[in-house]
Amino acid sequence: MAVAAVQAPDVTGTQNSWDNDPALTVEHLTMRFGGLVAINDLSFNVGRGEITALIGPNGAGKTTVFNCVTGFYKPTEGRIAMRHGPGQQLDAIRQLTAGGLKSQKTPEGGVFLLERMPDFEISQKAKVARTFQNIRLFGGMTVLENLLVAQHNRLMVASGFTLGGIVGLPGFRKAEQEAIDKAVYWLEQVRLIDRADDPAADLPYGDQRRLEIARAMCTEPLLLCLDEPAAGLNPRESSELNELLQYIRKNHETSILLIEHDMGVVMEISDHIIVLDYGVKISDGDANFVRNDPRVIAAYLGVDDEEIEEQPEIAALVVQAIGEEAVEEAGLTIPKGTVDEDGKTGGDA
Ligand SMILES: Nc1ncnc2c1ncn2[C@@H]1O[C@H](COP(=O)(O)OP(=O)(O)OP(=O)(O)O)[C@@H](O)[C@H]1O
Repeated sequence: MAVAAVQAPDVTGTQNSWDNDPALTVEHLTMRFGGLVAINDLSFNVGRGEITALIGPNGAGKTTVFNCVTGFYKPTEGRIAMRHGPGQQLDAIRQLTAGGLKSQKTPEGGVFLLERMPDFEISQKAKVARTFQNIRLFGGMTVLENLLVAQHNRLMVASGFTLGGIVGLPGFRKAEQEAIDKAVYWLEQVRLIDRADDPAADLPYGDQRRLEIARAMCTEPLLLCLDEPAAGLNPRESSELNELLQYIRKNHETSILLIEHDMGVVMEISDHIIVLDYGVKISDGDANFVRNDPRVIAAYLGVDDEEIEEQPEIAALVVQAIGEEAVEEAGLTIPKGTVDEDGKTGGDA
């Protein structure tokens, strides 16, 4: 699929931290599957060191965005720029775009155009890690082994691709000890150190979810993409997840991009929320802005103009939920006389 070039944005001087110092910039992203437009001209930023949530009703296109960012899909159009180091680094991104290149070191760190990179380079070089909606641990391996496997690449390099490992060179032994130390550190953070020697499949569901995050963190990502990490968790497990993500934000250089349906989790921990509906961005701001945005409320109620016209009781629900003024702002047309002052449907509507 052809990937159209896009101009670098000029968003310096905005008041949002995610615009001034983005770890990731998605610009004019479009993904088509045959005639279906799953993502349509989507642009947003993920702030450095922040938790950014991507939300929206089922089928809105959230997982497709993740698949484009992590290299599972090649976008039809658009640019996805990952930055190691602070600031916009616009010159470097312009040079890469113009030169048809994938990545470039910069005095600040480096920039990477993910839409041009294969998935293994996105994880190894651009330092983007992800978890999936359905858990993908190695169930037959122990909890500790799952975290060591995640560090396999670094250990392979340290072993000189096998030989050094077999003869036990000091460099390999040091790298091996560091890998174990890192695994133990993350097992402590996710409170699974007591289960280190148990098969991963034996863990309760919520523990497996946290182990997946620990495994991703063992690769030292600068961007961690989590696809519905709270799915299937009970309230206690959800709260442990919140704590873990907040711990990562506070103590590590990892920016987090999160798809989540659990609005309790999203509103409590997100610095920045982007809302998609039918592949289009309908809202973008902090939790307070998004939760009061009439377009978001309307999207979550799952209504459009046609339904409102055909089913006046839906109109009443929307007006009750967000008020008439907000309905107008959302661009929804409520037929006059459909709703009385109490938000009830009129008999002659
Ligand atoms: N590989 C594919 N081939 C064809 N259509 C696809 C493919 N992947 C996704 N789609 C379609 O793209 C649209 C967006 O799907 P996507 O899974 O990204 O939504 P989502 O917001 O993640 O939904 P959910 O919250 O239910 O997981 C849907 O209409 C889906 O059927």
